[in-house]
Amino acid sequence: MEQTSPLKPNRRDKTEDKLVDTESAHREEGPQKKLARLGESVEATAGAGDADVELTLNKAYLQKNVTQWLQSAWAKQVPSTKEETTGAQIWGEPFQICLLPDLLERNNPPALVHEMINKVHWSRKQMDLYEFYQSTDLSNMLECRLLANFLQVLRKQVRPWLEEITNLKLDYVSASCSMYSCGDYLLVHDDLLKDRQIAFIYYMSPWQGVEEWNEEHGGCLEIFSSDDQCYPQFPVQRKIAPKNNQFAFFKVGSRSFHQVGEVTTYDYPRLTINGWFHGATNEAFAADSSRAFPRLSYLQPDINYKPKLGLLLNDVYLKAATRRSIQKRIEENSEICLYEFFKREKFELARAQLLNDDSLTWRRQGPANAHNYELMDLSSAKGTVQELLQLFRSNTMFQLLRDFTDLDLYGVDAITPTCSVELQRWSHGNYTVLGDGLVSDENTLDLVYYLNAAEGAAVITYLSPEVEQRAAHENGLDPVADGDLSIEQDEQEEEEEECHDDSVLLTITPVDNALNIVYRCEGTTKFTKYVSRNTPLDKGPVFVISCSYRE
Ligand SMILES: O=C(O)CCC(=O)C(=O)O
Ligand SMILES: [Fe+2]
Repeated sequence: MEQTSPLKPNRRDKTEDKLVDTESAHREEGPQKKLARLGESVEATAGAGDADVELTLNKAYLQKNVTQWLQSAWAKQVPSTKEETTGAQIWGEPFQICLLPDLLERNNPPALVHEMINKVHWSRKQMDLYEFYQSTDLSNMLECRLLANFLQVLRKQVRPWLEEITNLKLDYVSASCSMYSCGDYLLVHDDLLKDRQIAFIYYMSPWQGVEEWNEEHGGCLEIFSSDDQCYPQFPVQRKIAPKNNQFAFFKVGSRSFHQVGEVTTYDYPRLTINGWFHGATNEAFAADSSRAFPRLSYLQPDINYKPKLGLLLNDVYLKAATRRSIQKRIEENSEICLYEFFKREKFELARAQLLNDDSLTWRRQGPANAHNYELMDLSSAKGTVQELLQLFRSNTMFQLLRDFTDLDLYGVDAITPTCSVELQRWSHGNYTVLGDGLVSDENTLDLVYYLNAAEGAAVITYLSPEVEQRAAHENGLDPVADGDLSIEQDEQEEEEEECHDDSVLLTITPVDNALNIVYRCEGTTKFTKYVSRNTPLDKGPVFVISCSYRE
């Protein structure tokens, strides 16, 4: 097939628009409206509206013996230890993290939250890795007196104090406010970026009776352990629930994998001030950039299995005229969706089997920073499910796809045609993120076939190559650095928005018994969006047969 242009954006839907239009959609209404009620409740708290509230560090932390205790405990790297006067805690596993309850003097959080609700301009952050609201860097918030004050506390008091405790040289701090509403999350990442040395999070939840969050609220900081190659592993090792006025910090490194679990309460937003203390360029940073995700394995076509297409496919797709028009359409658009691809009864049998047959075996697919969904062990397949999977691997399928696309997948010109076939099971909390494993290093023909489809679950987005550039400053979600650097960052952010704008090539919307065919050029990447608990899955999980073919 003569085709050099990458996919064209020809099917735009709601999800895609949301992804592209990260800022504008939320600017008008913003979360402020919803928050007004909560704003009033904190205003009523003593001192919240008070013009002369001054933020101060809890004096207990500045006592010499407490600082020394923390310093020696941090150096020892013991599994767990607690300082009795302040309640400060250090966990050693799976990586060192320190929790400091009551960081500021008593009445500070309500006043801060009041300012966050009433004055901060929030922009919606939406990508493969996250969905939440973020502010600009605190150094750009001159109109927010208390947040500016908080930044001064971080710069003047916390920074030198953390230098003493951690024995690291910390040159400057960057910080912004984050707000997660119901359904928001931040998936597994390590925070590794250039000169970040210490990551910190300051939690605010000044709501009466909900100062500390529980399981039902979601939104925990979740910590992962990692294997010998520094890939984060399921299950989550430790959960740290948001707690009012608590400060958490950890050293950024090649094993500092963490995430923010999805917020599941509609009642309160998850509010934090978070960021990094920066110093020397992190040694692990260079190593990290060469750490690739595992790749799919490709197999040769199965020449022994000879399925009868007439028994499986909708008759319309067997006709020569249909094949010709499919080929024309793929040449023009690089993609097509073939509705009612299999005979309805075959589809129904396969779906029922996938939902009810307990003898099919599934395993979770990691590493956690790349993907989280279940894969069927193909050797456990039987009946109609097996029939469909064998079809996708068969030489007959390669021939059909040659007819659909004119690619050299079959016949004398097909030198080394190969394919990979997966059967995936998608439930709440599942995702894939952008990364090496899903960037094609050659032109590829992708097939995506849904069973038990549900709106908004297992939605696949294809992006053009330039989006990969985001990795440098995005993994970081770097809102900005300190002082002068903030101007440069603003420019960067604008570029990013522009880049997102034309980087979405295609969004595949799940439809039962529809076969999506996508021809993607080298460098094109894709991800399957996180399935939030707000997505109804009443009929059970969504199944996806995902295949890739190469000439
Ligand atoms: O809010 C948290 O608990 C963690 C936030 C985080 O990991 C980040 O923003 O990089
Ligand atoms: Fe982080």
